[in-house]
Amino acid sequence: MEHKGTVYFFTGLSGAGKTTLGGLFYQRLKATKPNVVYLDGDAIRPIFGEDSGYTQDDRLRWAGRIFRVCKMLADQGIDVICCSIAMFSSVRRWNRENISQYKEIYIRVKKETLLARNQKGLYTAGCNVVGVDIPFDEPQSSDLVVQNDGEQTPQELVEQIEHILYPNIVENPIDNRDYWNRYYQDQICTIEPSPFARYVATMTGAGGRLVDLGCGNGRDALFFADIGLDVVAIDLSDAAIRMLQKLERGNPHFICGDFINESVHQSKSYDYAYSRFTIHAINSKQEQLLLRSMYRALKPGGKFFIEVRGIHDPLYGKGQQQERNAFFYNNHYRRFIVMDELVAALRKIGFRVEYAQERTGFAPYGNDDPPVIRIVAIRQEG
Ligand SMILES: Nc1ncnc2c1ncn2[C@@H]1O[C@H](COP(=O)(O)OS(=O)(=O)O)[C@@H](OP(=O)(O)O)[C@H]1O
Ligand SMILES: Nc1ncnc2c1ncn2[C@@H]1O[C@H](COP(=O)(O)OP(=O)(O)O)[C@@H](O)[C@H]1O
Repeated sequence: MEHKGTVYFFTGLSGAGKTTLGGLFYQRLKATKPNVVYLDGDAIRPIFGEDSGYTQDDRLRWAGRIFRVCKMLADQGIDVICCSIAMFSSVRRWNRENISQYKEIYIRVKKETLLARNQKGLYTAGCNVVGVDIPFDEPQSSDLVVQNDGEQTPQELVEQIEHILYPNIVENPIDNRDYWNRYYQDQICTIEPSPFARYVATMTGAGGRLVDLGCGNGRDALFFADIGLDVVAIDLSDAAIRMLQKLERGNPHFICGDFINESVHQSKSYDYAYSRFTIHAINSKQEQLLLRSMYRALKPGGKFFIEVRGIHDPLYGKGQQQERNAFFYNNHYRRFIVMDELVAALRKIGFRVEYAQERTGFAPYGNDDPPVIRIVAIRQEG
């Protein structure tokens, strides 16, 4: 089925903060995907001509028009942020019934706040003002209600909105064990190492201890062992690890377990950590835990090598959305990474980022050559 976009409707009275919060939400979403459109009542009305006024009937007619545009865009896979008063229950009902992915965010404010803001003078000198001489149906079943009297900054509120819209981000760690067990049960050792492993080998030399985070069929772990590194290779798939253990090689040391689990790694025990295509298989909370755990497990000066799918990957947006930038597609979870955000997260934890690039040519596979992210980060002293 064709992927449909989501319509995010920021509703609230004039001065509630629709433009402020909706605009910031848009900027953050736009930084992660190209196909996002922002429609603000203020800005879009003049574009459609001056025939829509502000009486109750005018507003109803106008809302019917603008939400049909939203639906049309969403049906073409485009996410739409629409900031408009449109405080009619009939409009909200139409939206729910006709827009398949619809999120309604009600920006609520106290009357005193509106009067204090009153930046357009509507509440003192206006006529046909919703909430003054035009009654409104206050939303009763929005996906979320944001109280915006200025106690919290727009940035804080937008981060809360993102977390509420995408609850899996914190609550449910991703467990792909079944998927990978099925994936690995028939096909194990591809002999060839990945291009990323060969690239990493130019920076390790022989000697030193490397942890392979999510070793899968073991192709890269075996390669690293063959070039003289002492390798610990961890994967959640017992099917894969059982097969690899049958090779009866002392090196790599294959472990079936969750590489996020801090207790699997001893403090300051690795010279290198290697994560190829595994950070996009975990959610953002798990990513945080992993980065912290690698900071702890690497020796000062140790290198963290990461290759991961980014938001410019053509698979982005396919399937059912789970959380920000994450989708279930073909029974498989992928969270596409924003390179600048991962770089910032590494820096915050105490890594120096020596190299970060997102481009094609890093991980060609058959006829596919998606842009992917490569990062080399150095664990700083401390
Ligand atoms: N009575 C009156 N007179 C003149 N201008 C007015 C009036 N009411 C609203 N506005 C302006 O219109 C903006 C709201 O337009 P919307 O399309 O979002 O409103 S509605 O859905 O039709 O109710 C609104 O923008 P916001 O303040 O951002 O809500 C105002 O700029
Ligand atoms: N959380 C906030 N903190 C401080 N000021 C805010 C906040 N949210 C909105 N404002 C201010 O309130 C005013 C109205 O916000 P705006 O986004 O234009 O509302 P709307 O689009 O709903 O009419 C603006 O001057 C804006 O800067």
